[in-house]
Amino acid sequence: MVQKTNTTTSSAHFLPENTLLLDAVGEGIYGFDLQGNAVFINPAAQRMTGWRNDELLGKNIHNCHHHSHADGSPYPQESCPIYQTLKDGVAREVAQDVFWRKDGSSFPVLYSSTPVYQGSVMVGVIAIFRDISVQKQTELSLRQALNQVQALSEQLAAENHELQQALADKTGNMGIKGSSPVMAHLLQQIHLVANTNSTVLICGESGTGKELVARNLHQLSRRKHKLMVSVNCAAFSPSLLESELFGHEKGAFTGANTQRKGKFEQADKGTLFLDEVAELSLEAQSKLLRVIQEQEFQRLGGSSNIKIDIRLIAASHHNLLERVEQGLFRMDLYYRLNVFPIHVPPLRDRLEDMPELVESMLLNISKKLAKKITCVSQAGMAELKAYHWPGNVRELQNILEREAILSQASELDIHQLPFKELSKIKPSANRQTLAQAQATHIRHTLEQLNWQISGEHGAAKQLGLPASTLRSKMQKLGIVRQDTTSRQPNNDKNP
Ligand SMILES: Nc1ncnc2c1ncn2[C@@H]1O[C@H](COP(=O)(O)OP(=O)(O)OP(=O)(O)O)[C@@H](O)[C@H]1O
Repeated sequence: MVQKTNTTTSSAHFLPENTLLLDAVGEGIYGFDLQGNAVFINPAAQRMTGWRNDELLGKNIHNCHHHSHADGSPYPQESCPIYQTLKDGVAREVAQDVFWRKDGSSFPVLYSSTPVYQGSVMVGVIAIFRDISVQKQTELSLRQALNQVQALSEQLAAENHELQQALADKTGNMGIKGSSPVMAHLLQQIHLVANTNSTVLICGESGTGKELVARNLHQLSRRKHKLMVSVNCAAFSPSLLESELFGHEKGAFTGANTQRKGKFEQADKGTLFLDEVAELSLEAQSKLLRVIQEQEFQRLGGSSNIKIDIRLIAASHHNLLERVEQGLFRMDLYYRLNVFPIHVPPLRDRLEDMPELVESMLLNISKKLAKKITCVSQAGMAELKAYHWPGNVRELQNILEREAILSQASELDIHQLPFKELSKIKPSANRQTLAQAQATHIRHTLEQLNWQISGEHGAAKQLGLPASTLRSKMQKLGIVRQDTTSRQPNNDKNP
């Protein structure tokens, strides 16, 4: 905005005769003539910069108060907004800049440069500036506080989960029940490996207690005072999972409004539990492998390496070796995870644990429902022992709770076992589907890599298989390249 004034003084002919007002204001004021020499400096400006009037008046002062940017890089006069106003008569306001004091220190300023006119003739420029150190400091503290609040809220959320689990422990929910030989062996393995840093791979059908085993491993380890952070790999799409595991920097992708720590960072010094690890995409598997090997990673959109110290526990209800053979899981990752394998047996293989499990569960269920249910009838127990338990211990819990809700007596009868029919389905019923899935996946990978099998960019490497295994798999699954007749045979292409 252009300001016009008709007044002059002896030193600065465009300033008002009475400069008392300018002397009294809290903002610093510089007046410049058309040559860019300082013709007026008020006391506030002298206080802020430490330069005295007699040192600056009549001189070009850019090199005194405006010689460098905040980062120390040179600030040529031609790009200075005040001097640009002198040239083009356009008023400017600048919010991100610094002025330099005589003692070599600097302070953040908010300033404006305004041309001054006498009639229609421009006669100089007035620069008005304010030291905004306090504002900047407040802004910085606020931003730091916000970051802290965010980090704390993430930590609290994770700790809340841990506390809930610990509470469940106290009420007996989380203790491993069962004294059958297979369970005794399982407990022995847990005690053997818990206090090491070795990676543990827990396999077993759904609902057998894999997460419970993982919690016990953590609780019995030296890391028990730190977090055990769980990630269900099946619950996220591949791209979301990466951000979940590795975190992201602000602006890494649309919607990433703040920096966020991933599960790896949250689990630092503690335990990271990767549940349903077989569900990781091949890409995520490669990244995970790299983190396990290097014990460091980068947040999405970040460039600095973050070092971590975690104990890794992975779990899957799939036979991971079978997944490797199907080309769905990287063999090298499998060996990295399978340092100490623990197999959690299905409930039907340890039916002798049934009374102990039932007793402990009824205790919890009674508390939860505020009922007094002490045991299961003899006939009920016989029913429970005769059932196939496709859903394992989780299913037992659910059935007991449902029966307890329906029961009025202290002794529980078992009236209906759901999924009884399902239990007769042989686990091999889906084999054909798996083979198809395997074939589709291998074909897709080959097509993506132009049917190159071996070498750095070959499908075998991507699938985590030796090239010879991939070739025999392709033969077994009848995977052939459709357009081979029109091409020259290539040893490294489809045989
Ligand atoms: N031996 C056991 N003693 C007492 N409770 C058990 C036992 N095994 C499992 N449970 C209980 O059964 C439920 C299911 O266990 P958990 O979630 O650990 O199974 P999971 O194998 O991880 O299941 P999924 O593969 O579906 O994730 C939990 O409430 C757990 O506390």
